[in-house]
Parts: sequence; C-alpha cells; structure tokens
Amino acid sequence: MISIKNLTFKYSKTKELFKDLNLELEAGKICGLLGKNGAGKTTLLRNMTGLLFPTHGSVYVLGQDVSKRNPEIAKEIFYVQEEYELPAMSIDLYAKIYAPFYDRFDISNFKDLLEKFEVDYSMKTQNLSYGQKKKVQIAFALSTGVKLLIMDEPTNGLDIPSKAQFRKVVISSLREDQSIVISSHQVRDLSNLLDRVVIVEDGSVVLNEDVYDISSALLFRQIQGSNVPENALYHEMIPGGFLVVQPNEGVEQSQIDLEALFNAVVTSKDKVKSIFKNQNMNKDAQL
Ligand SMILES: Nc1ncnc2c1ncn2[C@@H]1O[C@H](COP(=O)(O)OP(=O)(O)OP(=O)(O)O)[C@@H](O)[C@H]1O
Repeated sequence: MISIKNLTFKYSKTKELFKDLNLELEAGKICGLLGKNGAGKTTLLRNMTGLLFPTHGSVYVLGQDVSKRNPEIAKEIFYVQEEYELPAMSIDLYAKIYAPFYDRFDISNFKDLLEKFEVDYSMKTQNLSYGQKKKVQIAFALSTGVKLLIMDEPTNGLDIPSKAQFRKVVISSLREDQSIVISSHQVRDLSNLLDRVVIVEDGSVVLNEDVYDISSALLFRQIQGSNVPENALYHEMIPGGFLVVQPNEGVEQSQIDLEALFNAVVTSKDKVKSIFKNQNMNKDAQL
C-alpha cells in the first residue's frame, strides 16, 4: 500500500528532518504513527499524500509515485488534517460538492456516521463546534471508500464518548483493501484499534511492528512494591508500584500500553531494536 524508500526530506535551508527513512505498510491495516513533538509525523503524512515532495528518495502509494499527483491515485487518498477549516455551507451541500471526487462515496454511510456522532445533518458547518467539525471530517473520510485514509490527530477535540465511538466506527468501516494511518499523541484513544505501530525518532523509523509481534516481544506489567526487574526496558511509578515494560521471555501476552511502549522505545532504543531483530530472525528461520 505504502512504500517509502530512502526518504530524505528537509524544509528549505533547514537541516534534514528525515534521512534515508524506509517504511513499508501493507493494505488492510490500521497503523498508528507516533513520535515526539516536531519528530516529523505531519511532514511524513504530507509526503504520503503528495502534498510535500521528498528531497531524495521516493514515496509510492498503490504502486505509484505519489509526488506525481496522478488523479487516479489522488482519489484513493483522503487526508484528515489536524487543523482544517470546513467551508461555510450546509453539511448537505458540503457532501454534494465534495463527494463526487470519490467514486465509492456512500452518502447513507455518511449520514449514518453523523447520527452515531450525534451531529445533525441539517446543520451548517459554520455553526458547528470544533469537535463537531472534526466529526464531520471523520465521517466524510470514512464514507469516501478510498484505499488510503490518513488522519492527523483525529481525536483532538472529541469528547469522551466520541473517542470510543471513533474507535468503533473506524474498525467497522475498514474494508480489506483499505488502510488507515493515524498520527496521534492521544495514545489512549488508539488502544485496541491499531494493527501496527510505527514510531519515528531522530529522522528515522525506530519501530514498525504488528501489535501481535509487540505483545510477543514485550511484556507490559504493573508490579506492586519497589522491586523493578533488572531487565526492565522502561518503568514508571504508579500508585503502589510500577508500570514496567520488559522483554517477554515466556508465552504470556499482555495488553500493550502504547504510552509505555513509546517511552520504552525512546529510552531503550537499541535494546528494543535488538529484541525485535531477534524475534524477526526467529520468525524467518521458522518459515
Ligand atoms: N513549513 C515548514 N517550514 C519549515 N519548517 C517546518 C515547516 N513545517 C514544519 N516544520 C518543522 O519540521 C519539524 C517537524 O514538524 P511536524 O509538524 O512534521 O512534526 P510533528 O511530529 O507532526 O509535530 P507535533 O507532534 O508537534 O504535531 C518541526 O521542527 C517543525 O518546526
């Protein structure tokens, strides 16, 4: 679905943001893109949509160089931007104007999703709150039927029930040939949603793994008392004990804590890399 090869990118006159970044993402997956502030998540997403062009290297989507902006590919990509002002008009007119760009747009799905998000279809966009505008964008995006859906901080501004609703509608809307890339700092909003986690740090991809492989490789535990295991890759104090991320040496699997995973990856980068390298080598050897 997405093939990024040796992507080097810099904004003019500034130092390189990415250097020889490589990333392959297959279809049918929901991928979470995590990184610190300024790590380049939005820039990477914009390179994936063809809104920014690599300084060197290439970004292919559905087998085509996305920087060529082929309309056939452009209509298979929808980008929910972090900040985007909806044009002032009724939601109905918005759908009538923008839906024809997408061959598989499903208007009944759009109305249905808005109902689930409790947004009145008869409203005008200029009268919607920030969160309601976000919901219109998300509902529209999920109704386009595009093969690649890219969302930058989609849950910003959503209230607590809507975050759960967001997860539900994303999971239920995804077809086998569709992929979603979601960048977010609200990692709790992504729990139980992702198939794959990508972390960017210092200009490159430092983790790109399926959640199943992450659960096989790492153990996320809450321990009582003060005895942090020696092999802990990351630990943080919680009431009565510690939250610990350790190498998973058994067959037991634990629920991934995305925040702890991120902290483990950035604080113990080399150890985490080597754990996944060994796991991937063992997997290859078994094939
Ligand atoms: N148009 C621009 N011109 C010059 N530098 C830019 C431009 N846009 C972003 N940058 C810089 O590129 C870096 C990456 O920005 P980007 O918005 O991609 O990061 P991010 O990971 O999405 O950050 P955040 O988590 O804070 O949203 C930042 O240092 C930012 O200042």
